[in-house]
Amino acid sequence: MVTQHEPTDPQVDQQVKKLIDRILSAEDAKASHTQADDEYAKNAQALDAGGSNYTEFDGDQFELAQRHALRRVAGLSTELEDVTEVEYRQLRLENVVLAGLWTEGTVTEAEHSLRELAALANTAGSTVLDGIIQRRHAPDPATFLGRGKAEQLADVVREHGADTIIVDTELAPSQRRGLEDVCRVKVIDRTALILDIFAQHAQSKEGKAQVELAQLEYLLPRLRGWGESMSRQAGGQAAGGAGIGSRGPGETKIELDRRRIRDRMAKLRREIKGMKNARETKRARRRRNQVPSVAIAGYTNAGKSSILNRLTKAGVIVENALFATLDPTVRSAESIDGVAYTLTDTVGFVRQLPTQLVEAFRSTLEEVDEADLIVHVVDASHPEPEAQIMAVRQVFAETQIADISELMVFNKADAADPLVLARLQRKYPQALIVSAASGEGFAQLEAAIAQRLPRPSVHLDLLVPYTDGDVVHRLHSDDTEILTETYEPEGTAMTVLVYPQDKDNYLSYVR
Ligand SMILES: Nc1nc2c(ncn2[C@@H]2O[C@H](COP(=O)(O)OP(=O)(O)OP(=O)(O)O)[C@@H](O)[C@H]2O)c(=O)[nH]1
Ligand SMILES: [Mg+2]
Repeated sequence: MVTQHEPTDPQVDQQVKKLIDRILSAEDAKASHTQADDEYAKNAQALDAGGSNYTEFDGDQFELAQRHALRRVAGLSTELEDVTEVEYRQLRLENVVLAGLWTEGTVTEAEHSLRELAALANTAGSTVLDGIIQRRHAPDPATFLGRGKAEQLADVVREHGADTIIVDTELAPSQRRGLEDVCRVKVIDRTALILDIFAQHAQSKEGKAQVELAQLEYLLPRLRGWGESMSRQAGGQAAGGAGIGSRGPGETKIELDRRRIRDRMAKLRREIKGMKNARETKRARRRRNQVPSVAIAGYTNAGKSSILNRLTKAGVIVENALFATLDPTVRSAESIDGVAYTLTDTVGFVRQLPTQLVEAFRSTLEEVDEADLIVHVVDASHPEPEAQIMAVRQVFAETQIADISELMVFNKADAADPLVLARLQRKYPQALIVSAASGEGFAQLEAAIAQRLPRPSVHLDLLVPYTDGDVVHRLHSDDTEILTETYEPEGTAMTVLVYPQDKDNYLSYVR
């Protein structure tokens, strides 16, 4: 009883073929506007130029034969010499072929998903050689792609001499093994890829610890799998020997590694908790000082850091890469009417964020959580800005962030299609259109921020004796608005607006 998932409809097949052609066609990609697309096209072009030209030279044959062998994931062996190193980081993704399933939605959505995967792969430092999408109702439980398509994928991998397949989803350990068995190269899933990017980019101690924890969490249930592929490889030479005897020590080894990993995870958790407290204290200090805060949030690569830089002239890293920013950065800024506030740059959002990373992400969300205003940056030059808005809003909805006032900003107006801009403007009439590149729309953006910053709202009528000059001095700070100030025989008479939290400091001077 064989269940046939793959639709046999030749039209669908044709459509998929066309889609793949389109993804790989240089012409098409040249016309597209994102740089990631260009990158992808470049790789595809390189592929067209000679990806499958093998020479008669014998040496190549040997190399080819080697390539056909299943490569072990460097650093993923169960023999972790030192788990503190998280060798998983050293995963070298070089020449990769992408594979995705088109299970729902339109063909364009499936295509964009694969393009995003290509951009992620580029960010991780690999060269994308090819991409394959299969139309299928559900992933194959054994090999992710259907058996037939998996074999086709193996051919593609062989033709290009790719060393890695990246799959556009999170694979079950058994699926990864199944696909590796068919294709004979290492298979990475989207989760591992994103974890790798985070590991490469994390800067702060807390960020690094969180990513390491996430990697170990990902690794732990997969340890057995790696152990098995290793013994399977050893089986080539020691075929007969891989019996009862060789099994015991292997199992013990895995158990041992598991325990070491668990210990390491516990240690990391303790450390992170400590660092969290430190961050908490810092934030509490900011809160006490009553500086209004604005958080810049949005999909990865939307231009959040560029906007922060333009607003504050801070030199925050801007890169055409996904997840250039991994640690929330706080800068001080001043509104056009002189109210001091803090501006926080945050980690970009991405669809299907690996669950292991949600905790790491939470530190960013905490910063957003406490903000008085969220500037939600959207890349208007992206092919699907609405989908990105939805992905971000979904995260907002799942947290308390939903209640915070949100200022939607469409960035990259210089590069966006005017028709798309018009459509977005119609759908989001309150939103602003800006360009961090040209500065267009920034006057309006600064005005909108100033207008939405919380203001001191408690009206006080004070008489401060001349002996308490420091109080007058304090009232002249950024946190207070002074309406009138006159000098009377008993002291300075002031009518002021203060933040509610500051009121108690001045109650003894109220007349
Ligand atoms: N054409 C154009 N490009 C822009 C604009 N703003 C940003 N970019 C580019 O978009 C890319 C991403 O910018 P970043 O500011 O790093 O984006 P981000 O949202 O901070 O990205 P992550 O931190 O990676 O999530 C960079 O290549 C920028 O140069 C803009 O207004 N117009
Ligand atoms: Mg950034």
